[in-house]
Amino acid sequence: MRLSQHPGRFCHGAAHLRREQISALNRSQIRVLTTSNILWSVQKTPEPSRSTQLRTEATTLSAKKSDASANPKTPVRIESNKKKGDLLGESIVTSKEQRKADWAIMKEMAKYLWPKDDWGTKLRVGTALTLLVGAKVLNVEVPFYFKNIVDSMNIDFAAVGGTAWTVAGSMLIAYGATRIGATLFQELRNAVFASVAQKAIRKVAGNVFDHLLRLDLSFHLSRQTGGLTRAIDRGTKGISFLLTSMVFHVFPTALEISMVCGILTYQYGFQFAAITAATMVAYTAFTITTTAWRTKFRKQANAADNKGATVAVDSLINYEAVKYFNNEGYEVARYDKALKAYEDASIKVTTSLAFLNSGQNIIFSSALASMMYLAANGVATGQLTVGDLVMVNQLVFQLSVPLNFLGSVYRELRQSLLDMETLFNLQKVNVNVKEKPDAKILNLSHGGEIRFENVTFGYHPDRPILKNASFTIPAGAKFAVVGPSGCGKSTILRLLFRFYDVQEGRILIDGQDVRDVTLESLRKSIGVVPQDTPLFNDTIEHNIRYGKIDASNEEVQRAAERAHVHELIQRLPEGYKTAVGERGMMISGGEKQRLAVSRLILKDPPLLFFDEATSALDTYTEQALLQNIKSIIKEKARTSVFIAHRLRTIYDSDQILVLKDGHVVEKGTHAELLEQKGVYADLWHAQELSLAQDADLERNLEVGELEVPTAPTPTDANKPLN
Ligand SMILES: Nc1ncnc2c1ncn2[C@@H]1O[C@H](COP(=O)(O)OP(=O)(O)OP(=O)(O)O)[C@@H](O)[C@H]1O
Ligand SMILES: N[C@@H](CCC(=O)N[C@@H](CS)C(=O)NCC(=O)O)C(=O)O
Repeated sequence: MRLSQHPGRFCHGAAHLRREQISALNRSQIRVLTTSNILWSVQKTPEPSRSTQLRTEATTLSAKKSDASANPKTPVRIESNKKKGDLLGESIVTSKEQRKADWAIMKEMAKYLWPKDDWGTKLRVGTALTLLVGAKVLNVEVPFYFKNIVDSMNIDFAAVGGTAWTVAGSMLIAYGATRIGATLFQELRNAVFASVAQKAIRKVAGNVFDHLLRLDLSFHLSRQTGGLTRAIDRGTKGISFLLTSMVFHVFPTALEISMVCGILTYQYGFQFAAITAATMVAYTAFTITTTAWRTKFRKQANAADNKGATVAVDSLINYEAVKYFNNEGYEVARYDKALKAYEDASIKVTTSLAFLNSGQNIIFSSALASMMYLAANGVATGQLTVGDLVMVNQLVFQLSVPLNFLGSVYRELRQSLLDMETLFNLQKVNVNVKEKPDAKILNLSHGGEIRFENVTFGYHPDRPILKNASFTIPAGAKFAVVGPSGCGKSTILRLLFRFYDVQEGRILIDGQDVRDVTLESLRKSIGVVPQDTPLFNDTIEHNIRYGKIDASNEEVQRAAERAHVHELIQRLPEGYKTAVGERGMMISGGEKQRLAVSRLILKDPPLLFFDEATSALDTYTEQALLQNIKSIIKEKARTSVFIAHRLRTIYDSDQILVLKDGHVVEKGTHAELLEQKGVYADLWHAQELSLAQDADLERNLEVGELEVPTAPTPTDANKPLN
């Protein structure tokens, strides 16, 4: 009765599936997606940024894992499973271990249901439990009134006279009032409990999110963000399901069964209760084993559904490729293969459901019939009335409603526990870069001298990036780091910012080891304009203000002016309120870099890092912005480090460091380095030469001296590609 009115409470599989399919197809933004009704609206994702590419490269394992997790019924286990050697998220854990993990989660949840000093929550839980018991007590009373009504009707109205009202009026009222009371109690319980469940969800999700933000960069680079948010999403839904199914289904049903057994024993003797108890045991055992067996068919159906969706979306995204190679038939066959797998699995789902329902019904109806037989015998021998027969029937029959969903509840509960385990495991991931308990606030009394002493570091132990590197960046100096791509220039910044800790040696700022100071004070002191500017999907104003959350509008505008972006912003139709799009996709690379500089100006930190901060700008804007940056640096005598490929942007630095293969190979001023005729001098001459050639080329094109390459001859075009 109750559950059939709210089947959605336990039957959210379909919604689950759709969400997972969409996440599984992260490459494209799919607006609407189902396999059976194909309503696609696919939008190609623009080129991934450098950091996204890095992320993707570094996550082969986790990508596989999240593909597997695209199947909503497949567990995604973050750390622990890797150790157990599962690549696809299916863990190889014994049932004993699993039970232990499940208990651990239940215990963790109990903390949220009965929080130590939160009397408000305790009161709510207490009230909900009282209402739960009250609703069930009322519910089992209904058959009593029914019995009394039937018994009082068992008179010869023609002989005795009277109406139904005079004979059973009060019982009829009591019957109706009890039913209404049971429903009211039940709904009140739902209302009272809602805030407990929602509070728990908010707390857990908040804690996990906070923890995620504290985790190391290395953790984030090796996980797919989509996978993480999905883990939070599914985990919190799991909490909601676990709490509500426990409070709304498992406990009340268990309570009702015990009450029914008690009443039957008390009223009619042990036999009735024994049959009820034995039936419940058989029914539960049958349901759990059958559900465990048939869950694999649902998994297969979900996997096939995902596969079908992936194939279809891939074909539609690559529509042009399909046409170029006339492969429509091939694509349809691929899609049909997935549909066939879905069809097979779905048939198994339905037939096994029929088996489950039949079995449950046979067990239940046999028990009900046996009890009816006992009661009818009682009536025949005069020990029981017809009302008793009706009461036994109704008492037991009422149990069939919640029991009919036992399998589904069991299946969803298992899934919720797995999802929650993933969520709670996220909270257990350790932070590698930790703050010492006695960490002090970074003191920049010497103007911000940065010293790397014999630093050795590699992202992987077997591939060192910096090898015994030593150098000093004097306080207030304009310092540049140059070197071939991948030699570890940006790594210097990441180590200083303590995204990673060095493996050997130490890094000092004004004589203090970065590992001895608080992370907050360290990171507050360093300002970065990174290679790839991370922008939020919000307005330009919000993105600039991110450098100083409480900055006034004037401050934001002044920062934009100094970063040479104010005029440009003003020309936009919505000015500072213009949205930048996801990852800043709606503005150009150069604009992004200038927003990053504005942000840095607002943050106004003592140590500045520019990691190819102007690489996306044209020469004129770059020069203008660099002039401005230089004046800011000079004004406050800031220590500043420029990482650059274009040597023309840094040749006037106080000191230039040349890195190669993880070693410091040269250092000095531009003039000194040119004199040394080493790596820097080679690089400088090469760049100058290339600039000169470019200038020549432009000039020649202008005067029309160069031949424009001609189109290939037909013979060339007919040559085979290999
Ligand atoms: N998180 C990471 N995990 C593993 N390897 C990494 C990671 N980040 C960078 N690397 C590798 O470390 C090396 C140095 O990287 P870094 O970003 O410091 O180079 P760079 O000198 O700044 O290069 P570029 O001039 O191209 O920006 C590169 O080979 C890079 O592939
Ligand atoms: N009696 C069964 C089925 C109950 C039922 O109908 N469940 C709904 C979901 S709440 C359903 O659609 N089940 C489909 C299925 O289990 O495949 C059980 O105990 O699980």
